[in-house]
Amino acid sequence: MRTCEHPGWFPRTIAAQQSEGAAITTGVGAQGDPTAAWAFSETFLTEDVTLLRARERAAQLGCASVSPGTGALLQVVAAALRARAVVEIGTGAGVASLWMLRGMAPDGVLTTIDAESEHQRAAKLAYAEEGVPVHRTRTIVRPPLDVLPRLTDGAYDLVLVAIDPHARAEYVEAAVRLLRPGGVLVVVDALLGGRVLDPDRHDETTALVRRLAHAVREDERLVPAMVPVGDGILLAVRR
Ligand SMILES: C[S@@+](CC[C@H](N)C(=O)[O-])C[C@H]1O[C@@H](n2cnc3c(N)ncnc32)[C@H](O)[C@@H]1O
Repeated sequence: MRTCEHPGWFPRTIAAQQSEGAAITTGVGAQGDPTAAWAFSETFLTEDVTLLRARERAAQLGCASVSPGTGALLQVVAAALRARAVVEIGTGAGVASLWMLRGMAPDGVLTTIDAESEHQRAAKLAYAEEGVPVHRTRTIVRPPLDVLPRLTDGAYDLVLVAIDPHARAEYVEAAVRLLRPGGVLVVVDALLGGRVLDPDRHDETTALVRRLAHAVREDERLVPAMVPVGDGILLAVRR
């Protein structure tokens, strides 16, 4: 089974998250020493039962999900774009999907790709519990690099890269091709929960993630920013 290792965000139980609610001064499960600002951003919006159930299914599958703060940001980006066409690379159990669907235009379609059929089944359950009409999601159980070349260039408002770091550079290149001008690329886990900032970390994964951040920053087709929410989000607008 593929796992998806966001090192910093640990899914909590529904009860734990609800009882924490908007407790803004406590850590919220991240490794290291999260600041109060970071903690506040993670609890600014409280997840409802549908999201929390999806998050629990992800945990049962051993699959990471975006943090609540990351989800909230994805929802905002989708809403700001009035997104009608979104691609998610790495479906997991559908937590990020739900956040994006909530922000997207009511007739917007999410194309979400994951090689694990068990994860896709969990995500479909989440969409059903949310009451998402079936025509609003296109779930594809294939390796993303088989699927992405078949999607239409310049046709997407938002592309989320939420998959293991090793092939991310290729996914990002595909995303840039798929995005319309003004469309937004989001890469989650872009700071590896803080490892990217640690000058003593020289392992291959950390080096790859650093190189990708560099490449996005230098890419003249993109307007980039790094946002310290969740495990770090690399955001970029397609010029
Ligand atoms: C971090 S999870 C996605 C989480 C989801 N975006 C969310 O926040 O709710 C990463 C997903 O990518 C999938 N995955 C990892 N490596 C993959 C690969 N090489 N090909 C296809 N899917 C892969 C895993 O099966 C897993 O479901």
